[in-house]
Amino acid sequence: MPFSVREGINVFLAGFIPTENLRFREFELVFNISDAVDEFALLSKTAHYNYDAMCKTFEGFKLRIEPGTFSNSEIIVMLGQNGTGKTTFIKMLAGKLAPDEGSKVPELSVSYKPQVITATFQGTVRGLFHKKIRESMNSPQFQSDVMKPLRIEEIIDNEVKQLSGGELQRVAIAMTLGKPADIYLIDEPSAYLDSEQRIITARVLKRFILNNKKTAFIVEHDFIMATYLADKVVVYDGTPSVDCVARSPEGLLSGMNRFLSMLNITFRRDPSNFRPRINKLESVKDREQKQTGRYFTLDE
Ligand SMILES: Nc1ncnc2c1ncn2[C@@H]1O[C@H](COP(=O)(O)OP(=O)(O)OP(=O)(O)O)[C@@H](O)[C@H]1O
Repeated sequence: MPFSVREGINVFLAGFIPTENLRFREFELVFNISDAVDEFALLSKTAHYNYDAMCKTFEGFKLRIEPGTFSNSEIIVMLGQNGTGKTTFIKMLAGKLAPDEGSKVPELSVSYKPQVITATFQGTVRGLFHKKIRESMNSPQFQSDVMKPLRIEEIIDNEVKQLSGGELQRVAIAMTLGKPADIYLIDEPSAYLDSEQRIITARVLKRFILNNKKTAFIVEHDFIMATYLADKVVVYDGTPSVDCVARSPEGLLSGMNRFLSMLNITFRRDPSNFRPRINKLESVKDREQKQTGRYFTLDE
């Protein structure tokens, strides 16, 4: 039977329909942020990197990047509206786009998953992995941390060219993580994935980066996934498609507050599963939170 929107979403996340006493998933999907953070990883930020201010000018569009620092065991999420230059910045870090003269991209060993994935490989997923990430395929840790949760086994003998959008995305993510690098640049990992796969993928990315003491820059439009993943955020502001600035990486709370205040949106957390929920514009909570500058909260 239909539920109200709030109830329906919570029932879906709980994996259990109380009115029918029916469980349809063995585990609950929760958004408890602290759950994801491995305390040991927090103690092991040993590598520190920085980049200088950079600029990129296209005909009709200018992106200015403020200088920034980041370290290992850290995920930096790019937050900005369409056309603010998130992909442009990622491509510059990946060495695929040169900055304007006078600015310099740091030399980093990177593995890059583009936003748009094209399947050109002739053969099966197994063949592709064998060719590109053979060593990771032989690692039990990689198998249990990445391949198993992404359910690659189910599609390993399928032709790459015939994969669905979501299957191709899972293969691309596994391939990107399977390539040894210090910095992982991942453009829109949640595109084409259903909500359950998104949560699983977010967990895979978080665990991989923390356990292997790597760094990731991730472009993500799914707000729940972005808040789950981010240790830091880079906020983009300015006029989309014309003139934008990528701010220096900052903490999740202050970055989310800055981003949401630009959009005039406040969030609260659902008490049953910590799901971030948008407050109705001008509601009591919305007005209260705006008055105190709390557009986003980590409280659980
Ligand atoms: N090669 C290019 N030549 C000219 N303009 C470009 C080029 N690549 C990107 N742009 C322009 O730069 C701007 C920023 O594009 P970019 O793809 O970085 O945005 P984005 O923030 O990743 O957007 P989205 O959220 O829609 O993916 C856009 O206005 C785009 O048209």
